[in-house]
Amino acid sequence: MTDLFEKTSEIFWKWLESNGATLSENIEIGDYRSEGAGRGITAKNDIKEGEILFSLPRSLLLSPLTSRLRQEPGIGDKLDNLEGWLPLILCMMYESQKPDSFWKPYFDILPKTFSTPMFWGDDDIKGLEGTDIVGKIGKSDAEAMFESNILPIIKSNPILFDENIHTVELFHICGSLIMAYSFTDEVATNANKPIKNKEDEDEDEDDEDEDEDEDEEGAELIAMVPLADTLNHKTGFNNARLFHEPEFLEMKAFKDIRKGEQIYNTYGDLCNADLLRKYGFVDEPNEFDIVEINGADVVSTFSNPEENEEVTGRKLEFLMEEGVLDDCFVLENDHEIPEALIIIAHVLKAPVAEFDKMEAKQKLPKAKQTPEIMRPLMELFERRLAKYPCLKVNKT
Ligand SMILES: C[S@@+](CC[C@H](N)C(=O)[O-])C[C@H]1O[C@@H](n2cnc3c(N)ncnc32)[C@H](O)[C@@H]1O
Repeated sequence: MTDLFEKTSEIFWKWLESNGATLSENIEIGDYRSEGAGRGITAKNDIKEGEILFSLPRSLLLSPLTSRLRQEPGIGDKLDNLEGWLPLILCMMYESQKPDSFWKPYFDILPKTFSTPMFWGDDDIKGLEGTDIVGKIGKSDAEAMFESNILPIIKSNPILFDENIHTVELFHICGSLIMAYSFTDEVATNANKPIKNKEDEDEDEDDEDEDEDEDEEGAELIAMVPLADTLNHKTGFNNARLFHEPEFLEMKAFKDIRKGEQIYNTYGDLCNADLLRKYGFVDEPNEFDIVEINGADVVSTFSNPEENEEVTGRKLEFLMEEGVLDDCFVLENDHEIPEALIIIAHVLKAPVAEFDKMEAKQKLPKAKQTPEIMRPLMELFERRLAKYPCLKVNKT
């Protein structure tokens, strides 16, 4: 007997086919619920490197450009005035509750509940103490955006929206779907390049050069991409990638894939804290796992409280100008100590006369690991480790 899970998958598959998608006979939707991973895409037969797994016309994408909400009188301008994810969230709130939405078969396979910390209770959140997740969940900021930007549109359009249906809870569901499922579609030019998933874009946010490039290349659009978002992620097992052409998007295998194997997209080179916060799962092992060390903790560990404040201020300015001081330092899985940490320690611990010379020559000291630096650094790492209440620090 087919259950609802299979039935909705079948209807979704037919919807894709009848709306212009080309789906390889070598793939199918797989049931990975027993692994806690919902649906995924499975190789039905052996697949060769370079093989096209599916192609999707742009009309299947759900975005503020394609949503039928845009065609409603007076709404286009409102969508254009919203920023970031908000236009897509509003479109998804509208489409997901519309019984005759074009994307209904798609919404029927999307989850309505999530295992991301955004939906955890306070007790469970306490279990995350020590990780870098807690400060990044952003639930109250999201709710403030709902109140100030979305709710007024909902209230002023009672024909399109119902305050009892289009609630802050639905807003969180749609935001979470965008977080875990959406893609950044570079609509303008960029044919033949892999579509960046949203993760890569987040990481690029600080990169001014890239921002300039993006301006030159045309606008990026955050969009829901049915089927492309059915692929799961497993660190180190990525075997397929989404490419965009001007008229369609294409998922291609970039490795041989054996019959029965799962086909994985990559959500980015993400540490477990980011996987959990954005996608609600972690990978073990995860070669991209990191620990973040707070920059302020580094400064307080190595600065001399008896030193003249003006000198300490000059040292910090020098370190910033030389580009070594940061808000946070990352310890990666190779357990290498970032050279910047050692350099900062040398500068902050340097006697004034020595620092004056560094400053005059604008030359940073070498990242030499001396006992005077390594001892307090190890203590700093132990204090960082102690922030995880579930771990005991081994002092041997
Ligand atoms: C882009 S969707 C992939 C399709 C999803 N499995 C579904 O059934 O709708 C991303 C979500 O899939 C799940 N997921 C992806 N990879 C996973 C993995 N390796 N382990 C557990 N869950 C995974 C997570 O819930 C994640 O938020």
